[in-house]
Amino acid sequence: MKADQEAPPPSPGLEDLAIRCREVCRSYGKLKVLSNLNLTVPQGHIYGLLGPSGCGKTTLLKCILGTLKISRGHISVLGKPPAFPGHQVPGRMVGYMPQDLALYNEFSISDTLTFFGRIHGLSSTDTQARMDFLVDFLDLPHNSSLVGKLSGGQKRRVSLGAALLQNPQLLILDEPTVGVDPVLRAKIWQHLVEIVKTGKVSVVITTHYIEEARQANVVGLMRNGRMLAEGEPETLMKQNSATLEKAFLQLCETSDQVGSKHSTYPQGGVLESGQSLESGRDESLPILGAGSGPVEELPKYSADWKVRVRHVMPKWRNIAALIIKTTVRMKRMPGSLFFQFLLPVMQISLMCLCIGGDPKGIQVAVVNNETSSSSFSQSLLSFLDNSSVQQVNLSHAEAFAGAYNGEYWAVIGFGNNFTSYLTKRMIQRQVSKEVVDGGSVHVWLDLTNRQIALMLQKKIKDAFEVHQSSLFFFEEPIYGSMNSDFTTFVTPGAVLSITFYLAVGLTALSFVIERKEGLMERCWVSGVSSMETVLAYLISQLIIISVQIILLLILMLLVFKIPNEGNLMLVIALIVLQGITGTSFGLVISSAIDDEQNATQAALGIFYPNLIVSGIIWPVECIPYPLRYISLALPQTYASEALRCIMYRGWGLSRMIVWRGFVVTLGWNTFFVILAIVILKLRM
Ligand SMILES: Nc1ncnc2c1ncn2[C@@H]1O[C@H](COP(=O)(O)OP(=O)(O)OP(=O)(O)O)[C@@H](O)[C@H]1O
Repeated sequence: MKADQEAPPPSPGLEDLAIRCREVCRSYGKLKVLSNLNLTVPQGHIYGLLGPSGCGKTTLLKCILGTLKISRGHISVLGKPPAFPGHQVPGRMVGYMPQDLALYNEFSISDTLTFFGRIHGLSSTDTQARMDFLVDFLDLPHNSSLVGKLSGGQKRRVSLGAALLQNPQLLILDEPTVGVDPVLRAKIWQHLVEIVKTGKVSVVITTHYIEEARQANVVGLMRNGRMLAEGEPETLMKQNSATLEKAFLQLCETSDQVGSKHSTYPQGGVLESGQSLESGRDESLPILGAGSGPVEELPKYSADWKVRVRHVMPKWRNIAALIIKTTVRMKRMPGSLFFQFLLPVMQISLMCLCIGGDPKGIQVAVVNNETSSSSFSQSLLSFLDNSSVQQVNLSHAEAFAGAYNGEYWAVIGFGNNFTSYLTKRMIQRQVSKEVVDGGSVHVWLDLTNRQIALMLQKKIKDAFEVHQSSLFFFEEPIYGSMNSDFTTFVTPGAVLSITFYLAVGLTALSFVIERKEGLMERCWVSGVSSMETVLAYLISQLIIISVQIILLLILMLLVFKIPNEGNLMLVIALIVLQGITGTSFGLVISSAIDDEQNATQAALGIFYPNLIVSGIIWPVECIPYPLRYISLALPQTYASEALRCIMYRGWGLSRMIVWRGFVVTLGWNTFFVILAIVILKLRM
């Protein structure tokens, strides 16, 4: 007997329905997963959603919960569309057990339930009472046991406990009985049957154990994104077979026959929407069951502006719950925390030790043809800095052979009349070319290493100037010190980039993992918004970054004696802001990218170009023009300059260079935070 020949049962009013889906469509790219799907869950019923793997059950549940947007159709859950302002779906009214475990492994059972209790606004007494009941009912180990150390079945039971915690009006359970022993499975079903008896709780449950769904009040059989049949299990079995499984198989066959007729339908005779293949049957209607009923007028939903504003505003309760969660997790992972605190300290130590210092023990060959020990050449050579330059006296041939073999970085040569010619050059105004040549120090450099060559040039000139009073007298510097080296230049920028990129990497990685493991989705379903997630993350990172910076500054200022002439609070504020900007950027990457490998690649891919172009290792003034404009727009260029001016010139916020560094950092931070929230919202 065909369903469309039967008079449809009277359609229940919207207030009597827990869920109503009409003509729901949803695709992933080109893959159409839900196609004109109708589903009706009356209040106080258990709805068993059955169907083969990949038919779209989880997708449908996510659409019902509002974590996935539908492309067409209409869904109402407990009287309003999901995610409607002021409606607690997602939120406290719905308990969701996802297919993946979606539990924090570092949490104990008690931490897990307390966390969800906080988000749902339960008092600690209520949470404790529910916890005691659930631990006993679900036969869980002691509530101090760590989730990560539980067996697969125990973890699923904890996950179910988290869904049941706040006594929600609607329970959505995606395969809760997988890996659960038959005794406990029966107990879970018995509990579900009991809680729906009150008429105030409704349950949607998916299961692969088709026969257990006989205990449901209504069963929906899905296939290929469509509802094949919907009705009481007995009705479905009576009309088809003795078991629900056989009934399902038979319905699949019927559907295949209809489908094959559809595929052989003449090309010219395309079916109008809602027209049957042979007998006028509407494809969106189930083969059996109530279906959508007569065309209903959709109610108009509107919310007061105050409710809308309240809906958008972040709730401190949720932010606090998320921060406590991060703190508990960090406490349980001391190794990772230690690494996070120590890594910047190690990086800056290595940088101060290895970058910017003068080369030491550089061997140079000296060919001195003057023999007298009182010659100018001897006294000049005695002024050469011995710690940097090691002199080896050789003959002309040996010196050049050694230099060509790479043993010496330079050859320094003095002619045999060097002293007398040099004296002539100093006394007489005009001298011959021979005198100039003989009275000069001849230096042949290996210029393959520019830093070493530049150092040698400087040391030789310095020795001459010490010996022969210089024409120039360099007064006390206006800013900085005579001893400042490359380390002094590079440190402020390096500190900013280390803080920034550490925050980017760690944020991107942990955020992506939380998303991938379904933890974030579970929090969303519990009523946590994207903005709350981002804000909580930024606040938690602020604590880590502050500790990192205190350690960094102690090391930099006290151990490596990097000078600081400016206000230490300004220095700290700018570095903290850069760390927070890095966190926000990490959030952007992880909101847009789904797996940790791609997120790490993105973070690494941006690291080097940014480091090079931001004027951190080499002055911006050396960057060619079109690139310099890009450099100035980057988050660390003005900030590094500002930090150098605070630390080395002692400037404050009254100087444009300093406040510009803060403004640019804040601007980037705001942009990244907004972008992360928008991407997270769009990708839900
Ligand atoms: N994020 C995604 N991107 C692209 N395709 C997806 C995504 N999630 C699911 N799909 C595809 O959508 C289809 C339906 O998946 P869904 O998880 O809803 O099925 P299901 O009925 O719940 O399966 P199972 O019983 O095995 O959990 C599958 O073909 C799946 O490959």
